Amino acid sequence: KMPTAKGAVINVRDTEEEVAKAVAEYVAKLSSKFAKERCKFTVAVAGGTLIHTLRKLVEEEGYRNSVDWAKWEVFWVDERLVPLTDKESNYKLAYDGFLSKVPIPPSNIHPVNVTLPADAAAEDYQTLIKTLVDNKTVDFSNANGSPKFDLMLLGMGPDGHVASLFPGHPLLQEKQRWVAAVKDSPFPPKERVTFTFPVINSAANFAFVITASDLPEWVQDALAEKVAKAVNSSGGGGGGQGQDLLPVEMVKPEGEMYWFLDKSTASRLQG
Ligand SMILES: O=C1O[C@H](COP(=O)(O)O)[C@@H](O)[C@H](O)[C@H]1O
Repeated sequence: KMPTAKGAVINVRDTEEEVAKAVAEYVAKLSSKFAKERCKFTVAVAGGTLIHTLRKLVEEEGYRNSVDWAKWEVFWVDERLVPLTDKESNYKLAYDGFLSKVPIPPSNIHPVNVTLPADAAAEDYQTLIKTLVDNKTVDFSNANGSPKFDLMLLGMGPDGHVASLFPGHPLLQEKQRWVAAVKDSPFPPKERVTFTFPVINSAANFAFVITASDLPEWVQDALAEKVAKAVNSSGGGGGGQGQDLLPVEMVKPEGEMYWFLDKSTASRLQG
């Protein structure tokens, strides 16, 4: 484990399998801490490769039986505006790979209402989160009044995008809204709903999970280049200073930040 310039911790494992084990251990520890302290564990997840890497939590009996799943409240950092049954849906990915295999009460699982048009879906999700902040299910940041999720788990695209916040997009500068619609995603599907930086950067615990060993060389190189930029960046985060920063460089959570990387990514960082 190495600390970075931003005070984050880089956790490197030899293989994707080992990363998956390390992530499971990290999530289980936080689950137990927050279940004790808050009687809740609010987790916001992205889609993508991250979900496959979460599999050890449900595959290994030790975790499946010991984690207090009833305390979990699950949210999406971003969602694609497709039916929840569509293979492009981040909800479906998480449900099939993870949520359907553990006893989280269905009422604690909070998908985006994808039957609404994009702007209305974003507003609806923000209203839901506001209700859950008001009833203390979701904590809030004293610094800016944004919701403060106990844990956020994200991946990163090879262009440096995080959640559905893409390089150069005006939403990178959003300061007021917690949830916003994206109608021009450079990757399909075009329409999405995403948390904004005020929420992402209020997380109590934040982890990037990036495993690239099975991906083409150029993707591995692109991912490593963006990770290096982000871990070496000494600031400019805080949700939007600096017009030319990549989204991944703008992640600067209030709480602890971890990078879980496999060796194929980490070995490229030194070069
Ligand atoms: O489009 C998206 O991409 C990112 C990154 O995905 P990955 O497969 O490259 O890890 C993902 O975090 C986000 O949730 C998703 O909507």
